[in-house]
Order: sequence, then C-alpha cells, then structure tokens
Amino acid sequence: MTSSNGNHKRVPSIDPFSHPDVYYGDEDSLARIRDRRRAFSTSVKDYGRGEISEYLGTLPSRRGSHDEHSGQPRKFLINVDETLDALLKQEDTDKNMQITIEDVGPKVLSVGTAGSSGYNRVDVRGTYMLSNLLQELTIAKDYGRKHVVLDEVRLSENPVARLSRLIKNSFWNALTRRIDGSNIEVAGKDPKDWTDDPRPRIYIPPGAPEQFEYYSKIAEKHPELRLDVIMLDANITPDYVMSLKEKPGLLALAMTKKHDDETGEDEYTGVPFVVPGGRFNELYGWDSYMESLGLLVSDRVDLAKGMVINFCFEIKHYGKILNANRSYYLTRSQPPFLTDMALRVYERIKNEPDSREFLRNAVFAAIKEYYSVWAAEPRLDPVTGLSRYRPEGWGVPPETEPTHFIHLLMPYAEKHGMSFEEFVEAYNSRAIIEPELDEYFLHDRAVRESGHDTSYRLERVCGNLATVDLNSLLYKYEVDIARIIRIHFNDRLEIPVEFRTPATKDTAFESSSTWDRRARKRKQRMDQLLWDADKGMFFDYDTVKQQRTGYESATTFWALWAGLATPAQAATMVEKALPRLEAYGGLVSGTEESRGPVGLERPNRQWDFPYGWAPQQMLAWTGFLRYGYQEEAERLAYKWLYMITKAFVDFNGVVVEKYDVTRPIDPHRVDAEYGNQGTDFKGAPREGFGWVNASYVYGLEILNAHMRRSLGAITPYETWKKAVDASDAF
Ligand SMILES: OC[C@H]1O[C@H](O[C@H]2O[C@H](CO)[C@@H](O)[C@H](O)[C@H]2O)[C@H](O)[C@@H](O)[C@@H]1O
Ligand SMILES: [Ca+2]
Repeated sequence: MTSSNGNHKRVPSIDPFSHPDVYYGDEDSLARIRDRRRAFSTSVKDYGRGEISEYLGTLPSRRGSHDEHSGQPRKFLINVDETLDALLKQEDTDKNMQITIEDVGPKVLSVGTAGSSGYNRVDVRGTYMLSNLLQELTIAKDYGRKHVVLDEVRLSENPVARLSRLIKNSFWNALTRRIDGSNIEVAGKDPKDWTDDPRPRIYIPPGAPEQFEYYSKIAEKHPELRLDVIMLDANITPDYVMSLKEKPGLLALAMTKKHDDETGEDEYTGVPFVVPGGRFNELYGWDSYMESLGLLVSDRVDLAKGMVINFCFEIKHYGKILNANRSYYLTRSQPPFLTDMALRVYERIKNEPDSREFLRNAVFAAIKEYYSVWAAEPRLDPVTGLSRYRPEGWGVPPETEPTHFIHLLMPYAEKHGMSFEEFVEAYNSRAIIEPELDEYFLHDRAVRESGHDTSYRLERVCGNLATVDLNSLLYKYEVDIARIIRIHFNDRLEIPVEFRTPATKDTAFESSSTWDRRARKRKQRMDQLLWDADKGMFFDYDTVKQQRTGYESATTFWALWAGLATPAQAATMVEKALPRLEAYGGLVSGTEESRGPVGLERPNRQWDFPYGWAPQQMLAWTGFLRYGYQEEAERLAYKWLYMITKAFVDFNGVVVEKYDVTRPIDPHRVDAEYGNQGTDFKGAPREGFGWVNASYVYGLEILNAHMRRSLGAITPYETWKKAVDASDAF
C-alpha cells in the first residue's frame, strides 16, 4: 500500500455508480485519503508543491508523471471548484455552462489520481467524458463538496446505463411533487405565471373542507410563504374561470390523513405525483400516463399509483382529469388514459390489501368521467356517436407564451385602434366581441385539450373533429371497463350515488355487456367514417362538414394500441402508413405533405413534421407488439432511443420534451412555438423531461440484449441492421 510518488495506493471504495446521496454525501472516503496523506507526509512533500494546492487537482500535468494504469479501476482525487473553473474555462468555449460537440476546446484535461494522492496525472478525454466530469463536479458542488474521489468508470460509463441510472435514481425524484405544507413553496411555483405578483396560491374544492382548514393554518403559521388559500366555487363556469385570471393558482390534490396520537391532531400528507418538467410544474393528464409506464419499469409503483389516486380526486372534485391542476386549466381535460393506467398499477399491487379498493375507485372515476366529460355534449357528436375534444371556456389562453397569438390578434387590435395588450384585455373582458375570434379560440382550446398543441392538423377545426386518437382511447375505456366489471366485480358493479351523473342518476349497477356494446358500436363507426383502406390509415372525421380529413398523423397507430384495428387493418397500416411516418429518429407526428409549407406567415407548429414526441412512439410500439409486429416495434424503439442517447452523449446529458426526428446531429434543437423544455440547465441535467425519461426506460425493455449493447456503443440503426443481416447470412 505505501509508496512514494508515482505508485498506486488502494483507496477504499464505494459502488462507483451509487446515488449522489451516497457518492457525494459521504465525506468518509475523502477523510480516509486525507488521513493517509498525513501519515505519508514525506511522500506528499515529495510533490514539491505541497503548500500550493492541497489536492493538486488542477495543477498542470507536468507536476507529476502521467499515470500508467495499474490494473485497478482508476479513481481521481479532485478539487471541485478549481477543476470546475479550469474545465469550463478551457472546454466550454461557447460559454453555455455545458460541454458539447459544439465546443472547440482541446477536449482533454489532466486530473490527479487518488492512488497517488493526486501526484500522478491522467487525461480525461473527449466530449462525453469531459461533460460527465462537468456534470459530476456540478452535482458534487451541490452537495457542498470541496474535494471528491471520483471513479473513472463514472465518467466513462456506458451511456445507456448512465442515462437509465439517472432516470431511475435521480430524474424521477427531481420531478416528484406532493402538495402539502412541507413543499407548497416548490409545488406552488409556476414559471408560467403572467401576473405582476407571482406567489404561491392554492384553490380548495368545496368538497374538501379539511384541506381548507389545513392550508389556512399553514398560511397563518408561515406568513413568509405569502400563501394565498382560496375556496373554489362549487359551480365552475367559463365566466368564473375567467374571473380567476389575475389570481392563478394550484388546484388542491389528494391527501392522506393520519392521526398523531401524541399531538392528538390529524396530519395530512399530499399524495405524490410526477410533473413533466421545465415550465410544467403541475400534474398533467396524459403526461402522467406516459410517465407511469416509465415509473412502473423503474419500480416506482408508488408514484404511478399516486397519480391514479390524484386523477380520481380530480374527477370527484373538479369533474374531469384536468389538463393540469392550475386554475386556468379548470375547464379543459387531456387525452384520457385512466383505465389502462389503473389496470397496470393494479397488476403490480394486486397482492396488497387495498388493491381491490384502488381498482374500484378508479373504475368509478373512469365511468363518471366517461359519462360526464367524453360521452356528453358538447364533446359528444350526437349524429355519429363519436367524441371530440371540445372544452368550454372563452378568451385567450393565458398560460401560453405572450407572443403566441400576435399574428392572429394584431389585425383586430389595429381595427379597434388598440395596442396588443389593450385588445387582449378588452376581448377577454367581453368589452369587445369578435365572433370570428370566439370560433378560433373554441378550436384552440380543443387543440390544447387534445394534448397536440399545436398542429395544422387541428388548428381552426379541432372542436369539430372526431379524432382517431380520442375515439381509440374511448374504445379502450369501454373495453377496459367491461373487463374490470366482468373479471373483478362479478359482472355487477354497484355505483355509489356520488359517482352517478345527472344522466345516469338511476343507474345503480353497471354490467359488462353495456360497455362491450358501446365498444363494438364505436369500432363500427370508426371503420365506417375514419378508416381509409387505400391510404392504410385512420383519419380524423369532421363532424360539421361530415367528411374525413386527409391529414396523415401518427395518431393512426393509436388504433393498434387500443386494439380496435382488425389484423387486416394493422397489416395495411404497417405496409402503407408506417413508411410515410417513419423517420431517422422514430415516428414523426405527421407527414411533411400534410403539414404543408411553412414560413414567416405560417410558422412551424410543434406537433407537426419534423417533430417527434415520446407519447406517439410509446403508443405505437405497444400497438405494434400487440399485433405481433415485433420487428417494427424494435426498430422504431431503437431509432428513438438511439437519437436520445446520441444527443445525451454529445450535448452534456440533454434530455428534452420533444425532438426533431429528421435531424441526426442535434435533434434536441426545436425552436417552434415555445422552444424546447429541458435544454436550459447549467452544468448538469437534473430532471430530463417526464415522458421522454419514461420512453427511454420503457423502450429499452423492448430491445433485445444485442440491440442494447449496440445502442451503448452509439451504433446507428442501419449499421446495426447490416451487421445482423451479415451475420445471419452465414
Ligand atoms: O403553455 C402552452 C401549452 O403547454 C402545455 O402543452 C404542452 O406541454 C404539456 C406538458 O408536457 C403536454 O401535455 C402537451 O402535450 C404539450 O403540448 C399545456 O398542456 C397546454 O394546455 C398549454 O396551452
Ligand atoms: Ca458549451
């Protein structure tokens, strides 16, 4: 163990891939090195610069010899601040606090080995390792570390393993919220708050008076929080929602109550959930479903379960699964996935004592949501019996970026001799009535409810469309509800009064046959109105013009996910639709032809070509697998994961909301509409983006071991395929 400078000493080790809490939270390993260094002070003196820098972490390499590898896994002894400064100064040449392939530094930095107490130097080379060094030291600094012992393998880790590890160990935690006194300050933050005085504010539904009391006490006890606690009206109308515009706030979610015998008081804890990330710091509708697919793979059943419970709370108290739980989203929902989500969670908790209760509540909530939101007017089109995204409300959606509607609204402002802001104010307060704009915003709200905000597929027409996406999801609700009632509740489910709607107040029991019949009918209508055998796609149906639209969208594959396509339709989709929608990095939202030309007057929309989104990929993979198209599912998953992994490696660990799936070098660069969430971090990514994190770990489960290895070596799909074909030829 002992040696003079240049020879290796054993440094006590912990798992090199442990969680930062363990890896950086524990000063012991460093203390052991310090002790040893004191014990061998002569050899330290031999460094010749002992007094200059305690740990030699950033001294030029000439101070010691370059380390020859001893066969032991190498560790570095690093002075965090000095190394960070040197690294950024030398390698972050475009000064964005990230080390990427666009930086033009020497791409090599020498660091001292821990085995030589920092005396020997080795080079850390290349964008990936240097950016990992930056990320690790940034995190170490967060933990207050001045010096660290860093395993070389933590810097050279296989990127697939590293990204999966970050998602499972760090990103999910960073995106987890619960709303209660312990963190209302964090959860209450709204980067979208447009008012002059953003402050934490919470609205409590009248059905949860205990929460009102709870939050009022917190506000009273902690005036420094400036927490505004407001009881919501029982009657939520578009006028009422507009009246809350200057006071945007969180909508309360589910809490668990526990009696504390010592204080004699009831303790409330928020039921946890995961937020998408970036500017989206609340519980979203369909993001939560996608996230739950990733959470289940990551063994975070608790969080997926928490989100189902929160959805049941939303349906009970707000009448729907909300676009997200903020006051300005009160009249809008998002694509419904509750039954599938509840079934997947149930499958994982079915041996727990409360599992049946969990499923029962979820199916009650889903039935109520089905009747009162999706199968009721105005969303229901009584002629076709199909449903549309068509939420209530009026005015300009306040949560969007301020410039979003400038093109549309300026001509109206000019017509009324007003500034943009004055016009928005006058229009929102109904001082000015513009029926054409009312029609525009009816569809705009629908676009946002569809989750596909925004797209030329839906602009100016969405509220009239019986879309393939929504009707596939409702088919799945019908089939799932039938199955749950039949299998889990002996085909006779008693519906409690509070879950009945005005339309179903006399329905005391539900049985599977009604739901099976509904599913069959919906399928028939979709076949008749939405399916185009020549094109091999399901298209949206315009219920006002009474004709099929021609926009080619990846949503056609939702019919596979839901299981409503026939095997023949599935084969036709694989043959005809897939080649039109498959791109370099997976599925594109829609075809270029359908989007049409874009330019200054007709800007790109983020849900059109050339962008690809995690939910489209995940639903299509699942759909292809369901119909036995394993190779297609694997190929699409590989392409998507390859694109994410490559951007992760080349761009300092970036994981973003959406990708340009036609752009091989920097697919994370998307400037349509409000840009891309997840790019704007300093030093190290902390949270990735919810549904992309999920797609990564979910997609990996689809790939075989060979594919995973190739992905780790950043092998493009075509190269991998050629290699496999060549080896199969022997
Ligand atoms: O602020 C603009 C819009 O932002 C949201 O939409 C986008 O982010 C959501 C969260 O990740 C996602 O569910 C949606 O598909 C995205 O397009 C929000 O949902 C919109 O209502 C809002 O207008
Ligand atoms: Ca840089």
